[in-house]
Amino acid sequence: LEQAKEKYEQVKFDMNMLNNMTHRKSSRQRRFTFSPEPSIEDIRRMQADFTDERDWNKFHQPRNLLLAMVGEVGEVAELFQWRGEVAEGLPDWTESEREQLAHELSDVLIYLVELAEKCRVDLPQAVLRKMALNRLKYPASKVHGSAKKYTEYKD
Ligand SMILES: Nc1ccn([C@H]2C[C@H](O)[C@@H](COP(=O)(O)OP(=O)(O)OP(=O)(O)O)O2)c(=O)n1
Repeated sequence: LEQAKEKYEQVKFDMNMLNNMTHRKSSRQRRFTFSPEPSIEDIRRMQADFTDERDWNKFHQPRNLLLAMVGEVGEVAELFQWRGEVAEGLPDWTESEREQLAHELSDVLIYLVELAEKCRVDLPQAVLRKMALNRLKYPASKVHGSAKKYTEYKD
């Protein structure tokens, strides 16, 4: 069953890659979007399987996951350190630097998702609720083009 699951994830991944390669336009031609898969729940489950298979749940308490996540955030910061401002799309970065960034951002996400799971936060739904609150706090009509914090608006 484990092998079948792994195979299934691999095939899904390969099909996605193939799809991307077939339909990819140059980044200048289209707006950037993510692939629809894997979902956050897919990521939660894959990391839960990874942790179970290694008997690592005993190390993955919320505080340890938080520290691990912050460590990975530090690794992301290292990639940007001393470069000055970096333009959208990272035009001056090499392929290998981009791949490194993809790895480190993924580490952050993986730990974030597992942290949310172990804290029993349903992350996809929590994000919807939080974004609804953000829209209420920062009505587009009121804050358009301004980056002031909500406490600085005096109506
Ligand atoms: N106890 C652990 C160790 C690792 N991982 C997984 C989640 C992360 O995605 C990745 C982190 O691995 P490392 O701790 O080896 O960190 P890096 O991959 O960043 O390696 P390095 O620190 O050498 O850059 O592996 C995990 O879930 N639990």
